Amino acid sequence: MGRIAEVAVNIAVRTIAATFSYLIPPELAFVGRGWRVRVPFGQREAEGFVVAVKEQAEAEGLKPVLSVLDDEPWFDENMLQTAEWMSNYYLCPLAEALRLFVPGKGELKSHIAYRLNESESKPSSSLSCQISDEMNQVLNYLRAKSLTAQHQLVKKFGPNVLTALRKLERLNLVERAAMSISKFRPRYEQRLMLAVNRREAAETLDRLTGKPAQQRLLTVLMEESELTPNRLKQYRISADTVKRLIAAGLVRSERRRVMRNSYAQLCREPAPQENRMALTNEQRQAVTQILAAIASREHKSFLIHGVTGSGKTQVYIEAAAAARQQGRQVIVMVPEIALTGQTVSRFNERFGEDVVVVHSRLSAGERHDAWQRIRAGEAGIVIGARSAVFAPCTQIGLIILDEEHEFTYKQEESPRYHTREVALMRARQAGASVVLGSATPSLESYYQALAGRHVLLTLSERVDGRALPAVTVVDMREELAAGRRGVISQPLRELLTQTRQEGGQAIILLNRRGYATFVLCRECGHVLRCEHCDVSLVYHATDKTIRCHYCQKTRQAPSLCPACGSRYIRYFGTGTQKVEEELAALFPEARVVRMDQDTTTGKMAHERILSAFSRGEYDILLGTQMVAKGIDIPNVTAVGIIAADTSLNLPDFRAAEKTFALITQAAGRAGRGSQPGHVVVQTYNPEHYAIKAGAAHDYHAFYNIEAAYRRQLHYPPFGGLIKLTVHGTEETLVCGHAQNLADELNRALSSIGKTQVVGPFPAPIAKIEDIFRMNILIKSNAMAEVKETLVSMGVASRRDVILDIDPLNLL
Ligand SMILES: Nc1ncnc2c1ncn2[C@@H]1O[C@H](COP(=O)(O)OP(=O)(O)OP(=O)(O)O)[C@@H](O)[C@H]1O
Ligand SMILES: [Zn+2]
Ligand SMILES: [Zn+2]
Repeated sequence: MGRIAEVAVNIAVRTIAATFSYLIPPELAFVGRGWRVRVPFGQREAEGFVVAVKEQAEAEGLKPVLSVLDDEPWFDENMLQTAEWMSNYYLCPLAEALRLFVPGKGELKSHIAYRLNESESKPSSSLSCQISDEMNQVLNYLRAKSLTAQHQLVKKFGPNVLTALRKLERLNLVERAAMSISKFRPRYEQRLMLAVNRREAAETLDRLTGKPAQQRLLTVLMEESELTPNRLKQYRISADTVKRLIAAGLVRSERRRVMRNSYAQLCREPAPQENRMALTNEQRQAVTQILAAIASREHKSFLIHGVTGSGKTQVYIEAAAAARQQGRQVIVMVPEIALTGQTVSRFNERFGEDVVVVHSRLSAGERHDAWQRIRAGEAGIVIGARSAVFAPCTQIGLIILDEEHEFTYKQEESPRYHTREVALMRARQAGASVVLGSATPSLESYYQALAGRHVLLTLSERVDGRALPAVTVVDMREELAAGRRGVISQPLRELLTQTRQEGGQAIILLNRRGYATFVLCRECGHVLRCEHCDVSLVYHATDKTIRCHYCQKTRQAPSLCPACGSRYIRYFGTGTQKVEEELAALFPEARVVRMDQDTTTGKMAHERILSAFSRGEYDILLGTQMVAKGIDIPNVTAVGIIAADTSLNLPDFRAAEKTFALITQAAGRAGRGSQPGHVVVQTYNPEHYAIKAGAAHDYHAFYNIEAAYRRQLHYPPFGGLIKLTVHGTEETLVCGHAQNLADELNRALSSIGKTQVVGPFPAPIAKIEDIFRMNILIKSNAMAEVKETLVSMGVASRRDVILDIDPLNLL
């Protein structure tokens, strides 16, 4: 009889449900479901997550669990069940899903290490003649050091040591062992405090006359109870003084674990009650319903459809406050931390230190501390992008998804989950509420709301009765017919002139997707393309380089055409640079700031640009998609959208939805203050329903047309979708495999519900970094059965097939 732990080992595996059995030794008898453990794995040691414990008669030959990584289980039932659901739903390995709930990629870094083989006695004389000098040195070193990592031996003896080690291993003189090191190093700080009680300290003070520094230290400690060493200077106390008092038994020093909180400086005291704004009627109605759900402690989900500037954030804040009052934790999801500084600071203003922000730029240590604070319940409100949905909260009461339509909520590498679905599942299991919010809800969420699966809450008006901006649609074909070839149309030019006269600010959005940024030879028509990826190269005027935006390879722009040698090679700068030049020519005195991939590479670059713009240091903010999002600047009265329709041409059934959301969101940045807003939309497709509905702020018109198309073609939300990408380095092999797979799928799935296999066809970007890609789509109304079949066919664990369940992009 033995107690056996079923462990999901935190290493890269493709097999979905794979767990491994380990014996639980008596000293770890307390280990159960949810513990993080260290286990032997092959030649190494690895981190593992215990998902089950059972009694088993047959325990012969099982390796033991080595140790535990925490002093209590890391995962609670809610986290475990959410991960199990993800593994089933997205067909990803369980360990891969569980890993999302732990800070960093994992706690342990495993090394190969060596030690003396103690069971062998002294080398016999026959052996010793086989031992070289170098081998002897290694043996002596290991005798002194015991277990030593291989890389340390290499550092000490040079790379030849590997041969010596191999020989020693063959002679049974050393043995190979795994050595694992916890990657995380906690930070400690020293604290000084009294070692005696205050009365005794006070009595001692008199005896220390003539030793003013010692008196000072005692006095400070009597007043403040604790002192960090870096404050000693302030009181002119030397390290010697401290030593003396410690030796005298009057002061002691303690090492204390310090938590890193990089946003601490941003956190302010919560705003006083009287400064809070009165809610509008619609806001109050929304809040009332959400509060009732939170109070009931039963899972319920809400979709707030609130026009731009209707004050959704205030609703989130009131809901969060209610959950906190119950002592429950709140997760607030934002599409991108860098672009949502304003949301973060509003939560900080209200909740102060209770807020912890998680984002990808946290250092490993900061992230670790953040997650420890959350786990320990020291932080009640977690704000972050995708990964925040996995915050190890043990008391979840509410999950909020702001801008729920954003595509960034879908993880584009394995596991390819959608944050919204994970949030809904996690909340359901925790009896928590979910609030989704957007001015342009995703088709999926709105459909679910109409079907009664989310409660629909509508904020139909902007706060303070402000009007939505007036939108002018400009047909660029007419501009051309009128002989105007510039990027900036006549109406946009007039709007900018007027805005400048009135002292307002403007935002100009260039919809860059598909925009001409390539390099073309005017002599032979040759276009420079990346040799490794099937895309054209992009010219960057700032440093005169050409760059592949997929593999990031960069080189100097050639001055001669590589195809025909002509000098007439023409560079189209990245779209925004071109617009910038035109703005400079039209409005030489305007202060323009550009925000795009080129200008936002540095840390905090977004925040810097946005806050400078909101302080009025610039007149015009020009940029790509990122200027359309969530910005709330009262002085912005004009918005120009250039090339509004380029995203309509993407080979993707969601192109119209993307375009509609982009126009509505960008237009929504105008007129949020006391002055009304004006918007110019430039397009070659003024009749397209996405453009017309976007210009009219008419979500329902858009939804109705779009939903009808999707229903007809069985696209989501009216049917399930799976994308399979077959990839490899040999084009012909990839094609062959893809065709075979499609044939197999057709045979296996034909009898399941209404299921259709489409393809294979080359992915719209058929090659990335020399890897060829072919796509197959499965449309079905019986997804659960389709997935079961994919698992039993072994497709889910194939290394050359990427499975994307509910894909958001078909590229
Ligand atoms: N009840 C209220 N009274 C006065 N002002 C309010 C009220 N609620 C919100 N506001 C203000 O209205 C502005 C817009 O609010 P918020 O940014 O939350 O809108 P939103 O609905 O998230 O818009 P978007 O979807 O465009 O980002 C903010 O400046 C906010 O401070
Ligand atoms: Zn040429
Ligand atoms: Zn490339």
